[in-house]
Amino acid sequence: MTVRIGVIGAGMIGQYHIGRLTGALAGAEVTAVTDIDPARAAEAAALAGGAQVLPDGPAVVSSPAVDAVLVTSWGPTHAEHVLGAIAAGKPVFCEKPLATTAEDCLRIVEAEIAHGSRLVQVGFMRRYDEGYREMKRILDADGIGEPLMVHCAHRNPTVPEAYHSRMAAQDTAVHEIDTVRWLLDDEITSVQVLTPRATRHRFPHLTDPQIMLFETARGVRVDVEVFVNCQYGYDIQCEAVGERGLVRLPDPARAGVRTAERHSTGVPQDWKERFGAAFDTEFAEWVASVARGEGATGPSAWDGYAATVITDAAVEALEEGRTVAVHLKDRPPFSTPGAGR
Ligand SMILES: NC(=O)c1ccc[n+]([C@@H]2O[C@H](COP(=O)([O-])OP(=O)(O)OC[C@H]3O[C@@H](n4cnc5c(N)ncnc54)[C@H](O)[C@@H]3O)[C@@H](O)[C@H]2O)c1
Ligand SMILES: O[C@H]1[C@H](O)[C@@H](O)[C@H](O)[C@@H](O)[C@H]1O
Repeated sequence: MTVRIGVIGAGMIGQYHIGRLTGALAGAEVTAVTDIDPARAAEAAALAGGAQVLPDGPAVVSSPAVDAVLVTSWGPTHAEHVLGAIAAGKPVFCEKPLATTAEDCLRIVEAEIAHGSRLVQVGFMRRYDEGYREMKRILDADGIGEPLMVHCAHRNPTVPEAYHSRMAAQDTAVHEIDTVRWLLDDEITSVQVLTPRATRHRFPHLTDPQIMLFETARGVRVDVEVFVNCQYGYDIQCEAVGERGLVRLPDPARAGVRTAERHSTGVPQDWKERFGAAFDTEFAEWVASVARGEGATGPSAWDGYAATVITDAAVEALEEGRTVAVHLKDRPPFSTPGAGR
């Protein structure tokens, strides 16, 4: 079966995903697109090899030529499109964030429960990265004993002026928040944010770097350095330390160069380069689950809700300069855990 996909939001990542759904990936076809910017919609339709351009999100969701929906519009619009897809009983892949408020995330969780089976998947692509998956297998197999600490770094070379201090949690550390919950199969219960001396290579309104300190229900301590103007590259580090050893995320494989008395390897320069293969796997698995009639098997609406509540707590911790407790509702029974658990 070829899964016919309708895309809402044909900007940067929308077109990036249309490229993989139309090109390398078997079993999928992009049949409809919409964007509030007609030029982008037309561009994306051409990229998809002649998809239909529809006037808006509801038209995509209700189109008889669409089996499943991909939401890649701006974050604040995600909830309405995801809720629309659930109401139509169609599987929906939503780029992070699931929604920008905890209330909207809960409305989605509840709508999916009322539907009776999983339809929603959230785009936390790191769960599909081979290095993180290897870490997860080792942790699940008790390879390092009980985890005690996790050290993470999330570095971007630079960010545009529009990037503001809250985005360090909402846009950037949100990946570590999801990954750590998944890796440890544990829940984050509090967060504190420290602000070291600021880099001179930033726009003045931005607090950069930030160090986020999380605690989990089982008492694991997680530190995340978010440094989005590090200059030298896109660098993602993660190391879990347990009672008997540690497991560390491998750097992407790169040729080592030895010359002029130096040994060097390249550093990726952006997230597309670093996580391109993870995105491919993420979409291959999503399309396969939709084709099997399973709706979704990856990061769930509940994971999207948890991530939003925790990023809100991190923003509060930054702005109020104190440790903030994370209060999640009780987890509903059917929203099964995400990929690899
Ligand atoms: N997983 C990741 O690592 C990752 C990376 C980048 C972006 N994202 C997420 O993807 C989403 C899109 O980001 P982007 O960088 O592509 O942004 P973008 O601004 O390049 O594209 C968003 C597009 O959505 C369109 N749009 C906005 N509201 C719409 C609506 N209601 N209906 C139809 N079209 C609408 C805009 O016109 C724009 O073309 C964001 O939520 C972002 O957080 C995820
Ligand atoms: O939206 C992007 C994306 O999610 C990247 O993976 C992250 O490294 C950036 O900090 C963020 O701005």
